[in-house]
Amino acid sequence: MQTLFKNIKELLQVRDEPIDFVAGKAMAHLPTIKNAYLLIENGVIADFGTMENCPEMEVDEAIDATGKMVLPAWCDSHTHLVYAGNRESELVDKIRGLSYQEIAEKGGGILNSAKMLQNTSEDDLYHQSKARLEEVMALGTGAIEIKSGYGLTVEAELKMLRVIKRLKENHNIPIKATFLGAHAVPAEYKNNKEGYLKLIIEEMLPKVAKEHLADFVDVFCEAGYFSVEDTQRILQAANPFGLRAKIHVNQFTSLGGVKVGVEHNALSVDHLEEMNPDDIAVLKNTKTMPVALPGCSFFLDIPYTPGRKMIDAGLPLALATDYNPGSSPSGNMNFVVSAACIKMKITPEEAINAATINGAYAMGLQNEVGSITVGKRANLILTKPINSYYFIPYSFGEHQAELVFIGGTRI
Ligand SMILES: N=CN[C@@H](CCC(=O)O)C(=O)O
Ligand SMILES: [Zn+2]
Repeated sequence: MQTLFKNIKELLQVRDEPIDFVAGKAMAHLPTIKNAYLLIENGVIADFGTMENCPEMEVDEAIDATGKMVLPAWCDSHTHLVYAGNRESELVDKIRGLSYQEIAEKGGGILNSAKMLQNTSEDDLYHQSKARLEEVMALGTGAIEIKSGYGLTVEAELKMLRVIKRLKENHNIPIKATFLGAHAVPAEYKNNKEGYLKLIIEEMLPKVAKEHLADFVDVFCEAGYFSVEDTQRILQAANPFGLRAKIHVNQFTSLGGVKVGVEHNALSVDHLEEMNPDDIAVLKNTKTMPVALPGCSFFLDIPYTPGRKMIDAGLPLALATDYNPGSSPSGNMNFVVSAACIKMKITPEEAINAATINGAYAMGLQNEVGSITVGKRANLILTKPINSYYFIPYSFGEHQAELVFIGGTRI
């Protein structure tokens, strides 16, 4: 099967050679080709270039992209989209001034989602999650990470991870699964966190690994949740199972979790709303990707990750949605890209790099997606007619995807 896009106004994020990620000043450069063609063969990018060099060939499908742009589909490296029900009742509490922590203390929060999920069948959970996944794919997401962490019992954590596995089996989009047993201490362990840590380390992790249900391990390293020491223990315990870390750190407090992540060669450290100079310094010249989640800052009305400062300090940055029922009930990467530009003061070029190639790296998928490179999956957005790619972040609350292609097939 061959598809040829012709007369593309601008083909974005063109990388002749595969790269891992872009950092610092390089983030300001978004390589593009104007008046371009792009050839897809059997779901993979086969060729691209300027229209002058467009091959004359018979193809199964030719798409005239006059006035439109093509870019890699968004790479959303941090979501919790497998969850049961919603928590819209917390919205009014939030509007009335209750903080995330206060809502959790009065019976809302992660433990509330865990209760709902424990009482939801695997099948029902699958169907709720499938609908969310398909919705974000239609908005342009072409690779995604999904966490467990609303189970908090051995069985319910496994249920979540099996749902993620089933989503993978039934969708052609790359999905990475992350085990987040250490998302909150369940009520039964309120006075026995040590007991819950043991459950995670001695029961959950070996079972998750035995069933090959996770690619990564995560911990919510935060005051009132899991300490830096707890995080260290869990990352160490996950290491022999080959589960690399992607951790929640510095959402409300800078506790030292960034350093622990870097010391454990975490693939990413995520949130980072509260960053002190040491947190920035420790990330320099490492293989750990900092991930900002502007949807969470918007929804909880908390500070935005200091993305501008981090890029100016030479760091890379990835953007993700954090799609979850408590702190970011939206999986819309288009909004995330806009919010990052407006609130974090990063440029459209930086934001698009952060939401494509750097997001791919934050899932270990940089060789498969995230750029227009021969051999990568044809997971693409064809925009509506637009004047410049600035229109993508500019038109916040909208999306510019006319068509989305996953593995070369329009969805
Ligand atoms: N902060 C921890 N976990 C999620 C929120 C979970 C929830 O509130 O349900 C997050 O990344 O923001
Ligand atoms: Zn999260």
